[in-house]
Order: sequence, then structure tokens, then C-alpha cells
Amino acid sequence: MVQKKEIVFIVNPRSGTHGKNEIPRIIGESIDKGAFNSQVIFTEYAGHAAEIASRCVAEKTDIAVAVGGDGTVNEVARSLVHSDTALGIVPCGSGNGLARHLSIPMDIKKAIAIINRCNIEALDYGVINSMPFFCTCGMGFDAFISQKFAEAGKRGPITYMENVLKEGLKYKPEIYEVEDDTQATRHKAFLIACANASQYGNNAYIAPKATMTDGLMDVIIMEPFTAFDAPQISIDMFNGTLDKNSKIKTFKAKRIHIHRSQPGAIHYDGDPIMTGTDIDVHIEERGIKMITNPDATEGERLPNVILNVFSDFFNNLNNVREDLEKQSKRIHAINKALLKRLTRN
Ligand SMILES: Nc1ncnc2c1ncn2[C@@H]1O[C@H](COP(=O)(O)OP(=O)(O)OP(=O)(O)O)[C@@H](O)[C@H]1O
Repeated sequence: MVQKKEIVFIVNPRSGTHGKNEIPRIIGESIDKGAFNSQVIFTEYAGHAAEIASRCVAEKTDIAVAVGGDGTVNEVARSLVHSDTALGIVPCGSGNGLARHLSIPMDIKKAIAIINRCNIEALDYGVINSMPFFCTCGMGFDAFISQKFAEAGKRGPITYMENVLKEGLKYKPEIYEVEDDTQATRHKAFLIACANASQYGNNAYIAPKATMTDGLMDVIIMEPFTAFDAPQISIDMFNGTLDKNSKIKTFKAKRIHIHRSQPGAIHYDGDPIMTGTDIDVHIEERGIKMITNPDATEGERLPNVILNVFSDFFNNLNNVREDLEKQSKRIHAINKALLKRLTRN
């Protein structure tokens, strides 16, 4: 008789926009009881998921499943690195960048069906200063937006959109010195992102070519752009062609050092923290075991409705910038129209 695997589902009740009361029942009904002994634990505070996952490692639990968004995935995963406990994901967050990158279905039952198939692979993860990240980390506008997102309190893609719409108009580029194994370069940039996986979440592809099996991160340096460039950048981000945009410099690296002119925020998987002027980022090759979708092909790039709306916004932004005096009024109108469209969809 095959021995059953021990699996712990770690549920973040605060992630995403839907209640989590039904989750234990759905897990109970969907998990393969012939293959797994399962347990469901709800987190009670930020950081609790990391503690539960550490206990899973100590108790040699076979699989710890993050039931939440990228923040929950990060907490669980950072406790599992370089251990024999594999990470599973049941995406219940707002962006679900890592789950989407791995083509894990957004439907809870279908995500549990992937867990039942139990296809385990060792994949890369990244470290920014001492903080592990699994999807993306970044600074500049990247960190700024994630900070605003965290401050907003409400969750969901509409909140994300609201923040981007409001804050994107005010952001000033910064000077960064970037050093990898081969060269040192200086950039005036709007954002620097380091991508282990391809997207921020919601199918917004910051690094369309990123894979979690090459031992490398994709470094994306977005130079200052004007309202004139914005529509193309936006469209490229949603179509997975950002690497072809003239305002974007991308390269692959195993490790980089970044020096910036002043301290500021960075983010790891969307969680912002303040750091100093020097930032180290590197990739730990094949350092975490994860349950993946055996049917997935890396490189499926499906723009979704939110992304198309985002493109529309940037197109409208051109008109807005032409007339600064009317800017706030018109943005408000566009914002309202977009939110209406998003709500309708
Ligand atoms: N019980 C809890 N109470 C308060 N906060 C919690 C609790 N459990 C986890 N958290 C925190 O909630 C934050 C948000 O969770 P998470 O990122 O999973 O969801 P999300 O933001 O909706 O999704 P995504 O990151 O995919 O957009 C995490 O940073 C996590 O530390």
C-alpha cells in the first residue's frame, strides 16, 4: 500500500475579495483522500503563514499549500526553501502572479485537482537583500505602487487600478547604478524590477520571457517615459511584448547590485519595505520544491479584461496631458468610466 502524503492547507482569510468560510469544505470534498492526509489551518495575523510553514518543515510535512495571494505564497514559500516540503498554491488573492505564471487554475476545485496530481519540481527563487521572493521584486514606481496597494486596505484588482491611475501621474524617475558580473551601468529610471516569474499578477507581464528554471532573473529597467510613450508600454505589458519596447532595457543575471541616490521602498512579491541606498538581488537556483501544472506550457500569455482597460486608460492619458488645467477633472471622469467598465465585467 502506498503511504499517504501529509498536506497542510494554510488559508489567509484576508486575501482577495471573497470570504474563505467555504474553503475547508471545498478542500474536504476535492482532495484525494486516498493519497493525502489533509489539515486546514487559518492564519490569524500577518506572518502566521510563515510560522505554520516552518512547523510543516520541522514535522517533515510533505506539502504546505498557500491558500491566498502572492503575499501568502511568499510567507509560506520563504519557510520552505531548501527543504523537502513542497509548496502548493490555491490562488485566492487579488493578483495571483505566481499561480498565473505556473498556469495553476484560478478555480479552487481545479487548483486542488492539480495538487491531487502532485507533480513536484524544484524551481528558482530570488532574494532581495535578505528577503526571498518567488515572483517579482522591485523598486521605484514598482515598489511605490505595491506600497500604495498595501496601504489602501481594500483588496482586489479595482483597488490596484485605482492606485495605478492616481499615483502613476505623479511619479518622478530616479538615478540607479546597476552592476552585474559583466558591467556597471547608470540609469535614470521609472522603475527597476527583478523577475523570477513573468508577471506582477492579473496577467500584467513585466518579464514575458522569465522562467523559473534557468537559474537567472530578468532585470527590467524602465526609463522615464512621456504620455506619448505610455500607450505602447501599456499595450506591450498586456500583450507580453514589453521586452521589445524601446523605453525598456532587459537583461538576464544571476546576481546584481544596485546603488541608488537615496533610501526608499523596495517590494518583494508586492510587500513593501524601506531600505537604504544599496540593494543586492540574486537567484537561488532550484531552491524550492513546488507543485506545478504538468499540462502547463510556460509562455501562455492571455491578456484579460483589466489589462485592456489599463491600455485604454493610457491612451486616454495622452489627451489628458494635452490640457493640464483640465487634468484632474478629466482623470476623474476617465477613472469613473474605467471603474464602471471593470465593475460591469
Ligand atoms: N489573518 C491575517 N490577518 C491579517 N493579515 C494577514 C493574515 N494572514 C495573512 N495576512 C497578510 O495579508 C497580506 C495579503 O495577503 P495576500 O497577498 O495573500 O493577498 P492579496 O494581497 O489579496 O493577493 P495578491 O498578493 O495576489 O494581490 C499578506 O501580506 C499577509 O501577510
